Amino acid sequence: KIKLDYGPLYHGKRQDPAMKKWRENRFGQFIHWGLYSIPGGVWEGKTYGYAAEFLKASAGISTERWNGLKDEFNPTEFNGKEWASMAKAMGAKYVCLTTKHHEGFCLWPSKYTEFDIENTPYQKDLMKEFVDAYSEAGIDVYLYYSVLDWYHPDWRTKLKTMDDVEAFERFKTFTQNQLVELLERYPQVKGLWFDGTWDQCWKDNGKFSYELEVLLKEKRPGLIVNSRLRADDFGKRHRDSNGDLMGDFESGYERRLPDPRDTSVTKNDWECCMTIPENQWGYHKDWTLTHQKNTNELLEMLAQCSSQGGNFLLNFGPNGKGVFRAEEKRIAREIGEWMKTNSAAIYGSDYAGLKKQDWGYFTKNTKSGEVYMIVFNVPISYQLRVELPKHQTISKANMVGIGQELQLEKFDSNETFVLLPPKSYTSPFVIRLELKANK
Ligand SMILES: C[C@@H]1N[C@@H](C#Cc2ccccc2)[C@H](O)[C@@H]1O
Repeated sequence: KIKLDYGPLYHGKRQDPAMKKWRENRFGQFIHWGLYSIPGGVWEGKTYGYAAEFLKASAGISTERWNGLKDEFNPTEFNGKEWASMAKAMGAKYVCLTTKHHEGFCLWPSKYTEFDIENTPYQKDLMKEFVDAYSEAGIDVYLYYSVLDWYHPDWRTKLKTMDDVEAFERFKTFTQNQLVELLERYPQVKGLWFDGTWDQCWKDNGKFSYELEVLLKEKRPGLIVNSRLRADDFGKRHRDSNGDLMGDFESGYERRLPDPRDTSVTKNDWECCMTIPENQWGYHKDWTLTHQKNTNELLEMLAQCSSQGGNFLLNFGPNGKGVFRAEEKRIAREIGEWMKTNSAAIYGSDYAGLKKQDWGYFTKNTKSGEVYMIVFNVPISYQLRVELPKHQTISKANMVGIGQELQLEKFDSNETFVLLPPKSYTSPFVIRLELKANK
């Protein structure tokens, strides 16, 4: 092992109540909301297909013109309670909102910059309404914070000169001040979701990122931070120079999932963050430009994450007025409908330790020990293969919801077919297995 002064604060999975709740949540709502939500990927009549939150770069907009958008930010239709109730109905157990994305605009009134909500026509502390509404709805609140800050004069991607080093020292102080400010202003917040830490400037500051994690966790015992916050002594990110995870959960799965048969991911807590279009985090006016994932696709991603001991953070991008688009509202409703019947296979679930089969995913409820089959692909044979350890056998299999008991056909030493009634299956369904020790 390489000796490190600035590696992980601990090894393995945290087992404190805050982290156990993070793990039980399994399903969260990501929200990207900022000045980029106003133009929505369209600038001077031209539509840009790249991610809408990068429109400044894709359309070559001057910093002055872009920053002028703050004088248009007036989300008069924002209603925190309505947002929270949509998330609740969808079945989200946590939410993560962009407090500041790469553009540097802050959705909260910050003492450390004038590029914030206070200096817009809206003026009010939108973040407080948001945090209060979601917390009151019983949804845990996490805050996304981009270290990368295009607005701040002391931001540097690389530290090439002494001036750069001095500027970045000021930037580090600014960053620390803003993060402490967020924790002090919004005491309900459970964790911080860092982004924009891929540049050399941050890789050169592993010590600072380590000390920042220590400081923030001292300030807020139980605080949860993602792996993107950290760099180690040698600039390695997410995982240190020994391959050990830094932060409390691995957050490199952005718009992608691990191989469903990869059991190595179960060794740490991890989360996949996902867009509904191919690559739009902020609101984009035209969703017809690329594939839009449908509800069954998204449910399968949620099921896969749970089956491999990970969380699924699904992104929504409200427009500049604070309104979600119709497609997002429909998908939230449809996911919520499915969760009403099947959430026992998701909430509090983890890797079941069974061999992945083609028909779908196994999950295991960590409290009850119940094992679930989440079925997406019904085979032509209507036989769902289950391979169990030799000491176990299935005593019962029931369709969740309708409760129907399913026939079992045990064969070989440790394989069983769960037999489905031969009919058409048009949406994913869940089977609850009762296992018993083999005589
Ligand atoms: C969680 C996601 N990370 C952000 C990004 C990015 C990105 C995309 C391409 C190259 C470098 C960085 C997206 O804007 C969104 O916030």
